[in-house]
Amino acid sequence: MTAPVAGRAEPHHAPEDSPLSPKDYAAAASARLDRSVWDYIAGGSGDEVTLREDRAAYDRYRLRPRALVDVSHLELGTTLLGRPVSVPIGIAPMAYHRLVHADGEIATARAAGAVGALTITSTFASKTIEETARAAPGPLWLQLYVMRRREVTESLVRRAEAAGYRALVITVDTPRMARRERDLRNGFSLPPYVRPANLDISQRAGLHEGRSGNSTLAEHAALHHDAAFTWEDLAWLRSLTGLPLVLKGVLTAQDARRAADLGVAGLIVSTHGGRQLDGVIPALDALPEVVAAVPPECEVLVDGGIRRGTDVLKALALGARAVLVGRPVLWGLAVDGADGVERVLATLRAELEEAMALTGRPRLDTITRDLLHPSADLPFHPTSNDKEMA
Ligand SMILES: Cc1cc2nc3c(=O)[nH]c(=O)nc-3n(C[C@H](O)[C@H](O)[C@H](O)COP(=O)(O)O)c2cc1C
Ligand SMILES: CC(C)CC(=O)C(=O)O
Repeated sequence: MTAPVAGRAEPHHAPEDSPLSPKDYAAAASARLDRSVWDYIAGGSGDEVTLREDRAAYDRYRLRPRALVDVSHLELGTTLLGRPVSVPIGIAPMAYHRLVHADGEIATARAAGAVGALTITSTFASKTIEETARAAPGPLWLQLYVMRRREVTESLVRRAEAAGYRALVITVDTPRMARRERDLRNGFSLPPYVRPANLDISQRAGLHEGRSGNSTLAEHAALHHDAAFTWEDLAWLRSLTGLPLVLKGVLTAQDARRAADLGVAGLIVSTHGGRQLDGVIPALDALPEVVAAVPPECEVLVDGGIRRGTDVLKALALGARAVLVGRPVLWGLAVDGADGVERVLATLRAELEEAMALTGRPRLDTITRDLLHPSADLPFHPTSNDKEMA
């Protein structure tokens, strides 16, 4: 275990000795973190309906294993936008990793590199684009919130290009930050040792002064995010860079088709982990219609609620090229720095291998939709839904 970061609360009780699953890491992290930091990470918006349903969507599918298949060799490697990765599991962009560990994004990226997984770094990273790139052998993409001051976004793009990032991920579900009542109740704001390392001083304005009774992060987003950014403005981003663009937060066939028509290279089907519009369709349920709407060269990823190797398998069976994992990464980081993140990712990989072996699917291209049986309480059959929406 690593030493706690400054300002972190003493554990309420001893963490479990050797966490095994992401769930164990959640318990150990919750024992170590300040309540307000835990709530910022764990929480969702509104009544947290989408937060719960993103997870529950996975439990509505049962698996149909095939027997007597040679599963003595399993292949988990694939490519993402033309770059090899060892696993179809990557790290979702999340703000401020230093909230839970002093090494922040450097530890996270290093752990992903050790597993051969993709890392997506947030605009609101608490370590710089450059230092994170130096730590990470694996592929890196940069997530962008488009800022009102376009020159700030442009400078992030230039820095990402120079540091060797391979794609830009534009988050499209956050023209403003949704109300998160846990943060409001806790009066959550960033502790002084956590800063958006990639923004200049003027872009940090508002981060530490709550005025309207909203969380300071939401106030900051209201001040700086460009809520007027539209499809037309994507052309501007396109013209800035040769890096492929990926849109994160697409949940409908209509938006997916429009993005593909504009030459977007990839989509991340996501509810932002239930942190933006509460009550939206769970990401897993939106996945089939998005996959059906775009040509095969547009790569579709999904995130939200993935906690087990069997969840990864289900997402791949519904057409995802890879999945992203959010909160479990921060739980691992909180408990044991880079080692904790590496173990969380390695556990998900081991569970995926086990699931592939036990369902008779030795390669990623053998993970197909016939692997899934919707359980009785599934509200609709996704196969018929995506035909309707496509
Ligand atoms: C603490 C936290 C911070 C996040 N920050 C960002 C962010 O800066 N940019 C972004 O696009 N998504 C952000 N997200 C959303 C994640 O990228 C991802 O969509 C979500 O966490 C996936 O769900 P999961 O946590 O259930 O795996 C954040 C999520 C969490 C939990
Ligand atoms: C600073 C925030 C905009 C980061 C975020 O996307 C989130 O907390 O979900």
